[in-house]
Amino acid sequence: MSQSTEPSVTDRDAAEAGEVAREDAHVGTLYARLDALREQTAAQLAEVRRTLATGTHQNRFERDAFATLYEDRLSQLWSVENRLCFGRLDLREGTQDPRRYVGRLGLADERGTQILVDWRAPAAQDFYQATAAAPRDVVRRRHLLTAGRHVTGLDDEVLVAADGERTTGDAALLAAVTAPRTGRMGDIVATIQAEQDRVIRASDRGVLVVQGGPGTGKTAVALHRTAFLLYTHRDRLARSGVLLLGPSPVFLRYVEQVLPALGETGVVTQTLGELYPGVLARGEDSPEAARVKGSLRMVDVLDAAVAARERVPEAPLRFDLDGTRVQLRPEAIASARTRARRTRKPHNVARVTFVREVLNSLVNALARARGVDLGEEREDLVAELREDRDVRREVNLCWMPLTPEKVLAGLYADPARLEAVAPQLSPRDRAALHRADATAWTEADVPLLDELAELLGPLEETATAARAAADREEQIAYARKVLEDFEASGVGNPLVSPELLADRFSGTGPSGTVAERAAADRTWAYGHVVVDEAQELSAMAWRLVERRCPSRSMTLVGDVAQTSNPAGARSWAQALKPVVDDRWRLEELTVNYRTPAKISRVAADVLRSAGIAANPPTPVREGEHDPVAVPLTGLESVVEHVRDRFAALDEGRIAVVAAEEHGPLGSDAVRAAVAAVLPAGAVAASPDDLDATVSVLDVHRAKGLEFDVVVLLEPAAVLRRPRGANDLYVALTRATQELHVLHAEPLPRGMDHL
Ligand SMILES: Nc1ncnc2c1ncn2[C@@H]1O[C@H](COP(=O)(O)OP(=O)(O)OP(=O)(O)O)[C@@H](O)[C@H]1O
Repeated sequence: MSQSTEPSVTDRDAAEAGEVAREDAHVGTLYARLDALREQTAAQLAEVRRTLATGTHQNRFERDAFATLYEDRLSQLWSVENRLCFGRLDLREGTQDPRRYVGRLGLADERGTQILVDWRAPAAQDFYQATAAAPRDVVRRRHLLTAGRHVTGLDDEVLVAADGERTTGDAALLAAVTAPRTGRMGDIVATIQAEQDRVIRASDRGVLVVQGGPGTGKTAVALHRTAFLLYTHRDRLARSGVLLLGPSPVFLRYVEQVLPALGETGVVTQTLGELYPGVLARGEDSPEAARVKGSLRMVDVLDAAVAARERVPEAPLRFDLDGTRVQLRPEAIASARTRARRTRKPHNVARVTFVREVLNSLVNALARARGVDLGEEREDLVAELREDRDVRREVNLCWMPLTPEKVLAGLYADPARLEAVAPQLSPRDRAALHRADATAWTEADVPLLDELAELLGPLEETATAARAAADREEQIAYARKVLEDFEASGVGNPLVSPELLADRFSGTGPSGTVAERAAADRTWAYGHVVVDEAQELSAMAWRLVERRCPSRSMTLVGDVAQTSNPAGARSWAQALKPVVDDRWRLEELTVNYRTPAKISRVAADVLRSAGIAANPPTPVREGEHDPVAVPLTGLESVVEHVRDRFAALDEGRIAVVAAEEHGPLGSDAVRAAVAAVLPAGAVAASPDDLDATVSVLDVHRAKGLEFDVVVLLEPAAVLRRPRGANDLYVALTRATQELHVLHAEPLPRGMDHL
């Protein structure tokens, strides 16, 4: 009889308990080191603050600089409290540092020995990249499961199996993807998968497009890539800033905790509607209007709209200057306009040339009429002309200083004016642009306002602004020198830029951080731009994004099978052609971590039935619950169904997704009806509230979000929307556990077997 050499279950349990205890002790020392660093930094900060009040101007500046370093370091040390260390990497013997602990930041002990590797550092890369097929130098990858500061369990993947060891893994990933949702996105540092890691660590040069179906982690990857780039190119990006462009304010709130949890706070996160400082785009466009406004044809329309504001009158202009009559002929005005346009400067800047030329003509006429010597009297005559109200009015009527808002509102409010500058648009397209409240700005207006701002230029560049800019340059130069001195003495903090320091120095900080200044400045050039749901950007929006990032260092993540904007992308090649031609590279994410296979099969069938060519991603798990179809017999049946789901829910969140916001089965009506029967606070009062258990949303607002249970109302109505198949695909891929479809109409093709 052969004797089994396998260790018994009890032996294995005891061994694992011993390992957990050892890891717990080790993680304890990491936290102890973290605490010590916090104390040390807090003491240094207190000391600097104590001495800040005294000394010379320069002394105070230098100490203020130190305070900034310590404050930033301290907030970083506090941001990593949760799951400080989540993994261990065992490398082949003979490798340098064969045992590496991986966590949210790098730590060294008192002797300077590295005890924790930042997940973004090259030394941590194998933690994410090694696979059983290509183990690199990795023998074992260990995930530490933690609660508070304690290790509660282990998940080992043995990549090069020694005798008797099993090759397991995936438990940490499966635990993460099946966990109940909280309404806020969490980070995935502990379980980033190899294909995601490649994207996160890809070079920042040029345009990287990340195409991936629903749930493939595009948003997660976009956020982790942002943190990675800031870590790797800290010097450059701390100065120029990173812009993360998201599809809606609610989406930005959904993801807002991820970057701070990764120790990054200086990223500008905005929606397209916020990208034109001073305008808040709250209005909604019809699909028709969105399509017209997003089209490249608007470039010529706006150009013509500005040109039409540079007028030559048909008859001569006549002026009476203190009894002297002079006239200005249309030819003279036309010639002034030609000269002004030849400068190729924006309208408001070229106006200076126009006014000078017109005044030249008038001054000649005036000198002739009065019989005075131009050489001697010129200055007085020009001053007289400039002060004359009639002259000022007529010159303004020919070439008015303009704002983008004024020009665009003028086009929307006045069909005749629009027709004059946009003969290439069909009457139907022009009608779609008309609106009663011309300044109820929408998201699709923002790229147009921005385009006009380029065509018009600033209203006036004042001498004070120029002086302020010069002062600031001087302060920044000085701050840079101070930081260099610090670095030379080993106290450098890459989080602090000379600009930030200069702001603190001049008393404008913290409102003057790079992020805040960038967000307020329309002409800011970001060092890197990350766009999530990039498929939704129109051609006009792409022009705006390109202007914000002249270096074209961009990461664009999205899914062309989910496009709902009528002016959005059908393919990446078509969308990017006018922006960067074919100078972009593509990475694809292929695994769906959100939606179980039982549900994603339905979504894939819908897509296929609609003839949309796309490769739906492969679900990482089968799931437990088959999707169900239930008859819908009016609002009451919806309420009843949601009440049942709510009663059955242990943890997590429910979304009710309607085709539209308004109407008898729209999200507004359903929200009110459901809130009336569920306990107070259980139903989100608005689509923007992410914290309640039940959210009622129209399909447009559900984009990018996810919920444990999704109750989808009347899919046939979703399908009727413009790009309805894409919208239905989005709605069907929001659930992490259960999908319930309520319908009165026949189910769309692809769902009919439910
Ligand atoms: N490597 C991972 N480990 C754990 N969870 C992950 C991982 N990758 C993705 N997830 C989870 O999968 C879910 C979907 O991720 P995410 O929202 O980033 O997908 P997406 O591609 O942006 O989806 P969509 O296109 O539908 O908006 C999230 O809950 C995310 O945390």
